Amino acid sequence: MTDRQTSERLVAAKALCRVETGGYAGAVLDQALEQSGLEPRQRALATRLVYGVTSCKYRLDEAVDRLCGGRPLSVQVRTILRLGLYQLSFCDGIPASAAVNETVKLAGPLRQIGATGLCNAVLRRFLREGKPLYEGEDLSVRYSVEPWIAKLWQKRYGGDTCRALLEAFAGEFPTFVRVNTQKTTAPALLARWRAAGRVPDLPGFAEGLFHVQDLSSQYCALALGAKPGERVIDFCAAPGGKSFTLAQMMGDEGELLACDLQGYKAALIAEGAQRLGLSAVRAQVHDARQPLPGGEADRILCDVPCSGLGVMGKKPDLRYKRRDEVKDLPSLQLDILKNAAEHLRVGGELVYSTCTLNPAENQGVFGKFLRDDGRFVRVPIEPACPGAVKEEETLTLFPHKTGTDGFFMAKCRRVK
Ligand SMILES: C[S@@+](CC[C@H](N)C(=O)[O-])C[C@H]1O[C@@H](n2cnc3c(N)ncnc32)[C@H](O)[C@@H]1O
Repeated sequence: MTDRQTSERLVAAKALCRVETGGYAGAVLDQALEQSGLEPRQRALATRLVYGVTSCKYRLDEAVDRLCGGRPLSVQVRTILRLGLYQLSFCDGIPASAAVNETVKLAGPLRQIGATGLCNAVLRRFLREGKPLYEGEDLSVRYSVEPWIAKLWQKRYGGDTCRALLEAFAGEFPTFVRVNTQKTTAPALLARWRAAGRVPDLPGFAEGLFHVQDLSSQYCALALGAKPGERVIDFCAAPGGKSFTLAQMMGDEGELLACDLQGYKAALIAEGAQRLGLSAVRAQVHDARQPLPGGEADRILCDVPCSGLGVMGKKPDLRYKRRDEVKDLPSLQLDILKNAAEHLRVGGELVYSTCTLNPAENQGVFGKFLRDDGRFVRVPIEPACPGAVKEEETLTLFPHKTGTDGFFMAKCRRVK
């Protein structure tokens, strides 16, 4: 029992150390779990620990540094302490003694045996003091995000919305799936889901009866209003969720060109389309900044690469995105949007979207595009996701209002 408890923590600890040296929590964890031989319940704890610790890293570190008097710590020791404090603060089902003992034991396999005493003393002191993790006014520490993100939201959305957003991103996000209406119906699929499990294990996944897609993305695909027989181009399509929903809206009739810059990502789209039985989807490797041969489209989706601040609830690494990593995105997004729009027929419609909450990448890019090119006019978005904030016909989805990921969508029609 004890060894098993240690081993799921060890998988989590090793994954967290790898994330510190430049991996994404989700990808690193998936790989670690695959090689681990852990049972489903152990995998669930390892997953909770990796996502949980990553989501509140700055808040945990505030306590780690206070309890250690600011002394320098190796990545491994810091990881052990973060893991211990996380369990003591958030895992009600784990007795404090197990949280401390099993976590301190990680020092051996992580080759930090000399730090066993320190880890033990710090975790026990935290327990003894009974002080909660940081609850002060520094939002970057309190909610574990890069300072520029909290400042941006405070400045652009106001203090109340900023705090509500950060609170929402500290909570749980539900997983939504989109039923493949070409193959089944929601009630029929629900009837097959007696017990929840990992998504690939859910009945109907292999048969292509659904794909995982947040409600925000489902509304985005619906916003484009694709119809059977049309020619639709999705310029930034991988892994393919919106293309799949669009193809279903088209009754799998017509042409849905699903492009992405990366070859392996285009392969993912093709694989998904095959699983879902959507023959209208044609995956293609293409740079959305370049002309695409093959004629004009009735509708175009530009779901551009973005800073992803709206999905930090599901991808906790995005909390630590640096400002310099995102500063050039608006110019890339505008290049993609301008080039994509050249492929739209007169009377055709285009949706521009991001999964971020950053006005420069959202209203900023879309507004500049419309100002620079008089052939396009704004169009209202139907159906609007309930709770979405409307501004000059664009929609911003704030998680605390919509219960979805954070998202932005805007629509225009080519009139000349
Ligand atoms: C937000 S994701 C798209 C998500 C997708 N629409 C979906 O619903 O599954 C953005 C995608 O744009 C791709 N991308 C980045 N730069 C690109 C470019 N210059 N041309 C085409 N695709 C690009 C990325 O590889 C990434 O898959």
